Amino acid sequence: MITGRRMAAVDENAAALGVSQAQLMESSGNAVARLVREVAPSDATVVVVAGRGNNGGDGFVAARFLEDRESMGESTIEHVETHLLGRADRIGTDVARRNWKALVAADADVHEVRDSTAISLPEADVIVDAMLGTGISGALREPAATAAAAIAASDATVVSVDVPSGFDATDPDANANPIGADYVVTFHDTKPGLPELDADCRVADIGIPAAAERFVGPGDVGLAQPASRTGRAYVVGGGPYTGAPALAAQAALRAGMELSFVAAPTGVADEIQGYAADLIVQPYDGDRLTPDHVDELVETAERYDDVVVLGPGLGSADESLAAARQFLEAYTGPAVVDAEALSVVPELETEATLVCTPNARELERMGGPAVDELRSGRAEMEAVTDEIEAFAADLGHVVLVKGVDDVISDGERTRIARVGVPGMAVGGTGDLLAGITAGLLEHADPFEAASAAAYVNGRAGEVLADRWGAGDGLGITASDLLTEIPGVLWGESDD
Ligand SMILES: NC(=O)C1=CN([C@@H]2O[C@H](COP(=O)(O)OP(=O)(O)OC[C@H]3O[C@@H](n4cnc5c(N)ncnc54)[C@H](O)[C@@H]3O)[C@@H](O)[C@H]2O)[C@H](O)CC1
Ligand SMILES: [K+]
Repeated sequence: MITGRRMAAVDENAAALGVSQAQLMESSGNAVARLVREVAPSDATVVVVAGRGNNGGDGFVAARFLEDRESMGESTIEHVETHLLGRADRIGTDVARRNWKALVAADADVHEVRDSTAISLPEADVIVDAMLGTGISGALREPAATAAAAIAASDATVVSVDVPSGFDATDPDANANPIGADYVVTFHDTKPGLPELDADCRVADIGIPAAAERFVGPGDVGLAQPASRTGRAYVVGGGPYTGAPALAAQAALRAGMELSFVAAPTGVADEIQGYAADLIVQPYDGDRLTPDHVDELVETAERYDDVVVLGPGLGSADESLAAARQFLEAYTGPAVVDAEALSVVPELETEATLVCTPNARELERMGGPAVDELRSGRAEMEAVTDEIEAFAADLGHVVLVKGVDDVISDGERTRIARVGVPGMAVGGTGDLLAGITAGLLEHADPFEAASAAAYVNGRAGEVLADRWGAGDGLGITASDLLTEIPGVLWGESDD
């Protein structure tokens, strides 16, 4: 089962892996044509009703496969015609447009429907409904609404492409079958709500590699990408160390947050502020976090709906860890937990939504599996990711394990971020990751935020090493990566 929203992301990941939209569309259209041949009566007339998006593009490909195959001795299709709802010059995607042009060039029977009142369906035995797929937003608008009513009223066998037009594969309240589909050829995996329809639904494999789902890619970034500059990061860290909270707080700004606060002991507040004018440092008494500070910190975080980053540079003094525990027991909002603070998460009673970002050593200290070297392609990787998934399920929080490759799991879904350069093993990159995760957590689901953050962080290293001609990036530092974050986050995905 996959939602329409996630499907679009997987599609984009597939393209990044070298399997183009055009290749997928070819498979989709072919699968539709096969089903039409299977269900069409002898000497059938097939009418393809297509929209201006990629769902329509699948319809054009299907029409091409159904055209004129008598010579192959397999066809019972007498006639195929394609009706495009709208003007050809308004087709919305390049790949759909190319397939339209290919139909025109092949002298296929094609029509542009410019006025919804002009929609009339000729005598059709089979109607291919390629008006709208996963790209729908809201209720059906004209001319699709009139066309849907006409299709529903016809006696023809209706074959819907991907989903019945009008069905919303992301919104469970809108998964109706207004078009009266008899058959649905859905792609890659079934969509929520399809099995409940009174229609024969078939899943067609269109050649999307499993890696497009397993590995985080640009499509996942599109899902988690902030659409506006809002949110406050609240980094509770610093004391024995000062660079870590400053890096995390700056990374949150680079990931779209409007303001970034650091709550830190007075003794180090000026030093942290000195690293970056963009931060707002809020000092508390003493030289490290203690339980005395917790009430006020929680109150601030709750009052301003902050996204908390707990841990960077906090150190491992007993009273700081006790304070971290008390903080998480009282806090009810979203938080990224990193570094020493991770050790308090197991057996914690909390209403907070946590993303835990351990490295291998911290994971083991949390009671998690020994992961040795996280690197996709290693024989052990499958078993290790299963163990991480089981650990996340047990913990009840999202876990992002940092390694050569990162593994992200919420106990049910598990993905691998296979990005980054060896030079990123330098200190501070984990603090960046915590800050990016916080930035994305403001808007996105925690698992999706953590997955995308791991990818963005690693990609930032790749982009920088590449631009500098620095090979494996052995000389880059975490500070260098900060300015690469926006380009990766907003510049490399389709959305
Ligand atoms: N990986 C895959 O599953 C593949 C899917 N393919 C097909 O592509 C569609 C999704 O295509 P997309 O271009 O994103 O969107 P649609 O064609 O579904 O719709 C866009 C189109 O519709 C207009 N529109 C949006 N909402 C409405 C509305 N409420 N009423 C009327 N019109 C609306 C919008 O303006 C656009 O013009 C997927 O379903 C598959 O069929 C690929 O071909 C193969 C890979
Ligand atoms: K459709």
